[in-house]
Amino acid sequence: MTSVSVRDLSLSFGAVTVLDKLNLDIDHGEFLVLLGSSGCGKSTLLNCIAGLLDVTDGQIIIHDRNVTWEEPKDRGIGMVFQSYALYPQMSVEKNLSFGLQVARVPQAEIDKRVKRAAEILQIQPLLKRKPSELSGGQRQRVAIGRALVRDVDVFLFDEPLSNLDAKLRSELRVEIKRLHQSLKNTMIYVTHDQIEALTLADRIAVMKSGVIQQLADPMTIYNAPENLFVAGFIGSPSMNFFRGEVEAKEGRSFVRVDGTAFDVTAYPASVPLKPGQKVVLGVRPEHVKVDEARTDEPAHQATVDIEEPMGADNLLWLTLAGQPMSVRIAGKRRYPPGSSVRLSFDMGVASIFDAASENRL
Ligand SMILES: Nc1ncnc2c1ncn2[C@@H]1O[C@H](COP(=O)(O)OP(=O)(O)OP(=O)(O)O)[C@@H](O)[C@H]1O
Repeated sequence: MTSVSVRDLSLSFGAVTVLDKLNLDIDHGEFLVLLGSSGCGKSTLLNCIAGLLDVTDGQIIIHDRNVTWEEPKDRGIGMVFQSYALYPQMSVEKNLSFGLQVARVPQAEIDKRVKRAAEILQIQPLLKRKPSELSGGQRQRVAIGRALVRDVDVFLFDEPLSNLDAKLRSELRVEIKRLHQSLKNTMIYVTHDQIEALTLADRIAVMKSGVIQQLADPMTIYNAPENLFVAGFIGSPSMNFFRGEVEAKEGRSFVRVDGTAFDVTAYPASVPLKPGQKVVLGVRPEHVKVDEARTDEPAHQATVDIEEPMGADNLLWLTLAGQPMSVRIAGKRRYPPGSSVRLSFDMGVASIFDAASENRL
């Protein structure tokens, strides 16, 4: 069942069109992440759904109700911002209950909801404190609590973890996931952080210049990016790209890059690769094997430029076919700079894009 439906949504600021006939359906109970770099329009889309921005054209439907021109408070949504937006002079308890008091919810019901939200978010000991007496993570918990007490079906999050340090960010990320698993309401979450997107989302909408580039579950986005932009945006370090030309020889297919021919016969292309076609071969760092190729397997000789041991993983930076690339191997396998290695590629899980259209083949 659809919870939120965005239909042909357009929004312009003066002469600048940020969203142009955008369509998006979000299922009931789904955790949808809007992911993209700064300025791609993800906050603008969220603010349109929230009712904080007037749309230029199109419709926002929430639970089968056209709310395009309704006030934010009447849309049945709760919103959590990056900046917390707490009332500094009020206690945590008052911050949680204030909106309900304004909406004339009976006091007994308010007490019940505040108690429940405080329990879920484990902020009971903080209820009497002022926001200035809280850490960033605690403030964001209160901000989430304020959305929670509204008892709404749809939560909107705008980069809620961006102001927190890395450790708190990962802790609160798990809590938001736990919250979604227990409440099962619809969540729409804006971020530019791919780890948040991959770990939290049921589906990710990757945006660029106001256009959704791919809408799919995290593993599909990671393993089968629809175009070069999505492939380069997701993954750290980035997917390795080799620009070259398709060649066919003795029943096998190759991508030739300068003097190097990559055997891509195992690549499961949706349409046959055409000899002479200009393509971009993409291989994730963990899909390259080091010194593991059988003697009959195609392999490439390279020299390690830089080694970045990261504990569980070891990241090697090398040069192949005249360009830098990264390879991720197990942390315990060490290759100091200058080491000579034999690289073999797992082409069954590679990506090949048409160089002109930049779409996946
Ligand atoms: N009030 C405004 N007037 C004019 N242009 C605006 C206004 N608000 C946003 N924009 C422009 O709209 C585009 C999308 O902005 P938006 O805030 O949605 O991006 P974003 O993807 O959320 O980026 P960020 O992560 O930096 O917040 C940007 O190019 C921005 O400059």
